[in-house]
Amino acid sequence: MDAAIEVADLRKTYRGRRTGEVRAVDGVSFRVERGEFFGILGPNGAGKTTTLEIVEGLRRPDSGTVRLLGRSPWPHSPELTRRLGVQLQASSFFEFLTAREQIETFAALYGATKARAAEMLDLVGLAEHANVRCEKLSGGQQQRLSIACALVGDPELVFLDEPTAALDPQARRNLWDLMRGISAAGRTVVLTTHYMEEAEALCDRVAIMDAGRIKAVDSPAGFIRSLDAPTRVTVAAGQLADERVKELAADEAFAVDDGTVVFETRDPRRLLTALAVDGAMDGLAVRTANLEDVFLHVTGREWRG
Ligand SMILES: Nc1ncnc2c1ncn2[C@@H]1O[C@H](COP(=O)(O)OP(=O)(O)OP(=O)(O)O)[C@@H](O)[C@H]1O
Repeated sequence: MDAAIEVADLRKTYRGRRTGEVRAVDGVSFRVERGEFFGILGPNGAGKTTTLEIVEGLRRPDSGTVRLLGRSPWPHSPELTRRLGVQLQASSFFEFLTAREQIETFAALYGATKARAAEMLDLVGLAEHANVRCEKLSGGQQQRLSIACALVGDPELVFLDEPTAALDPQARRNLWDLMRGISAAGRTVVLTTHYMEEAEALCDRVAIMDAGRIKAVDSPAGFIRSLDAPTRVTVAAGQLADERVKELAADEAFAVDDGTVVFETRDPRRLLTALAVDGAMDGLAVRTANLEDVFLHVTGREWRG
C-alpha cells in the first residue's frame, strides 16, 4: 500500500520587504506510514506550519514533491480532499455562525450528515454550546470546534497544527485523549507542536525541525535511548555527609550546589538502593533524559519552545 504521506526535498522561501529572504522550509523530506501518529516538533518559526500547509496542499512549495495517499495534492481533487481532515485556524470560522451551523457547513462540504456533525460536537465536549456563535466561544472551545470540523468527514488522514496551543492543562489533556482516540480508530495523524511532552506522550515518531530543516526522525523512546544519557539523581541538602557523597559517587559524576547533591549515574538502581538504606530519600528527585535533551543533542541548541 502507498504511504500516507511521502514528501521529498520541499523548499519554500518567503520574500518580504522588511524581513528579506526567509528560508522557511529548506530541503524537507519524510514519510508517514498509514495509521501512524507522526509529530513535527520544533520551536516557533522552525517552519512547521509552512511544511504542513504545503503537505496539506494549501500552499505551493518552490520545489519538491508531495504525495498524499499515493496522489499529488495538485491539482486539487475533491476525491482526495474528502479523505483529508485539515484543522484550520479558528480565525477562519464564520463568526456569525453558531458552532452547530459551522460544523454542519463543513459536514455538507464533506458529504457527512447532520447527525455526524452533532456527534462530533459531542465528542469534543461542545454539545452544550451548539447554539453559541463562534465569536462568543472561548479560545479553547474554538480550538476544539476546529478539530471537530476536521474530523466530521471521517478522514483517513488528519492534520492538526498546534491544536493544544493556548489551552489550559486540563483542556490540553482532554484533547490528548481525543487525539489518541482518533489514532486508535486507525486514522493517520500528523501533528505539529512545540510542546515536548505532547510529542512524547502522543507520537509514534517525531521529526525534530529547526530553522527550516528536519534534523532527525525517530520514536520518542528511540531518540532517548540513542542519547545514552545518565540518570540524574538530586538529593536534598542535609541528607548526606560529604564523605558519604564521595563514597556513593564512586566513579560517577556529582556536583554540589547549596548543599544539594546531584549525581549522574548509569546505574540508578544501585544508587537509589543505597540512598534508601541511608534514609536519604526526603526531597529526592530522579530525572531521566527527555526530548528536551534530545533537541539539544540534535540541534546543538537549548530548547526555547
Ligand atoms: N506568509 C509569510 N510571509 C513571510 N514570512 C513568513 C510567512 N509565514 C511564515 N513566515 C516565516 O517563515 C518562518 C517559518 O514560519 P512557520 O510559521 O512555518 O514556522 P512554525 O514552526 O510553524 O512557527 P510557529 O510555531 O510560530 O507557527 C518564520 O521565520 C516565519 O516568520
